[in-house]
Amino acid sequence: MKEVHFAHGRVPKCPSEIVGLVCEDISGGQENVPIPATNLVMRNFKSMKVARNLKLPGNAAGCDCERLCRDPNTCSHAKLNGSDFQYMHLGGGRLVEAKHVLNVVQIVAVVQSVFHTPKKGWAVRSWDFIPAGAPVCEYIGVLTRTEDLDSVFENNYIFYIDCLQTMRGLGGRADASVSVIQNVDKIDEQRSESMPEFCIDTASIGNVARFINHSCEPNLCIQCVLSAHQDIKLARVVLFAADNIPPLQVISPFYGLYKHH
Ligand SMILES: C[S@@+](CC[C@H](N)C(=O)[O-])C[C@H]1O[C@@H](n2cnc3c(N)ncnc32)[C@H](O)[C@@H]1O
Repeated sequence: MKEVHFAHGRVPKCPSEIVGLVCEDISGGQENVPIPATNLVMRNFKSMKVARNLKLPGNAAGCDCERLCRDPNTCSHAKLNGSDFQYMHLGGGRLVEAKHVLNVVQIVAVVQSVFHTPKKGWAVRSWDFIPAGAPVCEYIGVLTRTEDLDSVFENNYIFYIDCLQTMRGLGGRADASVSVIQNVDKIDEQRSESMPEFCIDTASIGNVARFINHSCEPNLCIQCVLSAHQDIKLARVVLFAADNIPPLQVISPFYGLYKHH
């Protein structure tokens, strides 16, 4: 799918024009369905971009497991998860292999379709069945300092990185007692009530995740993921199926607490 450059004000009929996704026209031939973003030069980005003034921590050492990580007592990745491979206690229990947790490249390939809704703008659904516990997509955008966000421009495409919040289950996570990261207790409780230091801005760069709407009855949960480094303030954010999701059901997480003004 080619990359499309937009002139300001030009409104594409379908976001697949810009993100290279399957798009269903269920608008009944409605013309000029607005794409609520500013000037976009956009394609379906596969990896996170990092704001110019931000430097990611150095690479974390890998574990010593051969091929698959199997033993939570010896695997250094699992030790970071409190000597447990991450487990979703849903749908009868589904083990998410440590490799999935730490290496988000292995997200299941489902056909995600972007479609326009009468009241919520664009939304996303899958043509395929998604089993509970499956990683669905990573939230891709520009990793940015929250304080660097433009306070004038109303941006509906910000995801604040708050691992504490997602761990506590506000993101729809079933078992908030699983301590994903060993040193989580060291983090000041207060901090989770203030604005997170970093966020993912998908206003100008993003993937399918930017079209996913909020729901108070989520079927996705938000999971912070560490792979190249171990700084949870800069964790990657992956959406997992919180339940078995039948084909064509809208996929949505509970967004979380923060609103950018
Ligand atoms: C990240 S965008 C999601 C995609 C968006 N619907 C679009 O058309 O591009 C977030 C914005 O979508 C809208 N939105 C998300 N969830 C919604 C919901 N449950 N009801 C109404 N609007 C919603 C709000 O405008 C929100 O600021």
